[in-house]
Amino acid sequence: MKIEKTVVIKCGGSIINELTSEFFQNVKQLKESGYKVIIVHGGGPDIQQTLTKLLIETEFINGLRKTSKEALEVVTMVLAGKVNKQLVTTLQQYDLNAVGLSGCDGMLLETVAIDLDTLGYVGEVVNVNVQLLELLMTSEYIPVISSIGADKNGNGFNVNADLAAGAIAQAVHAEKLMFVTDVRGVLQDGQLIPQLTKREVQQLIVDKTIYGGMIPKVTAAVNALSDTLEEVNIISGIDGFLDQDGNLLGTAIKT
Ligand SMILES: Nc1ncnc2c1ncn2[C@@H]1O[C@H](COP(=O)(O)OP(=O)(O)O)[C@@H](O)[C@H]1O
Ligand SMILES: CC(=O)N[C@@H](CCC(=O)OP(=O)(O)O)C(=O)O
Repeated sequence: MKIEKTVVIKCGGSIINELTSEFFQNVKQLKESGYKVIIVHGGGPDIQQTLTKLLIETEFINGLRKTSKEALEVVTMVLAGKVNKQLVTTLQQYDLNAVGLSGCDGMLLETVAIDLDTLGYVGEVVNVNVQLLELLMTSEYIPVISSIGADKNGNGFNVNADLAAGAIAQAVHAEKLMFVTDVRGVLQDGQLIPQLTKREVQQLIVDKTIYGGMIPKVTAAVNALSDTLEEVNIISGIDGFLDQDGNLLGTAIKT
């Protein structure tokens, strides 16, 4: 039976160089059970390493990297080059057909500046070229998307990968959206919280249980919830993300 539903998997930079074979086997399992798969990736630590080598300083404002023209060149080089190609070749090693794309290709992620004065070339996605993704997925390819975008005036933008994944999941009416990261899910005092509502997420941000890089993840999760996307999952890239019955591990965020 062909399910033909779409799952968006966001791989965080925190874990992208350490994804285990369990992770790739689980992706294969989803594909074989009839899901169309889209992978979106970040690469924060890799970007930071290259910026540091090149002596380019950046700062984070509300979890977003303020991005000068010079920094944008590095972000583009690292995300659309190194990280994207590494992930594509690894997927192919596991017999998963993958095509690497950046948000600039085919105007996949049309983006506008959030606030040029405060954040520089940091963008938010205003349109997703769903047709291009469908074209690849109907031919059984997994699109692997790096989180940079473009506007129609020839400007490129740095897009937070969690927010890019959320926008893509909304645009394709995904049935599943998973944030793969370096922790088992949302933790409180070291314990995994298996389920969270929108309201509980807000409370955990206020009391600072959720902080830093987890904030854009849960924000993108809450914003992406819809009639077709009833839960969003935050999971680890280390142990695989499906249990023996094919259920998702980690934290499930629901309305
Ligand atoms: N309540 C929380 N539970 C788990 N991790 C949290 C929480 N609050 C903040 N974090 C931090 O969020 C990090 C994941 O975000 P980030 O480093 O941006 O990952 P990625 O590169 O995968 O997007 C964790 O490693 C942890 O340090
Ligand atoms: C605007 C902004 O902050 N962009 C991010 C893009 C990469 C990213 O989001 O990577 P992770 O998934 O590893 O966090 C950055 O420059 O680090």
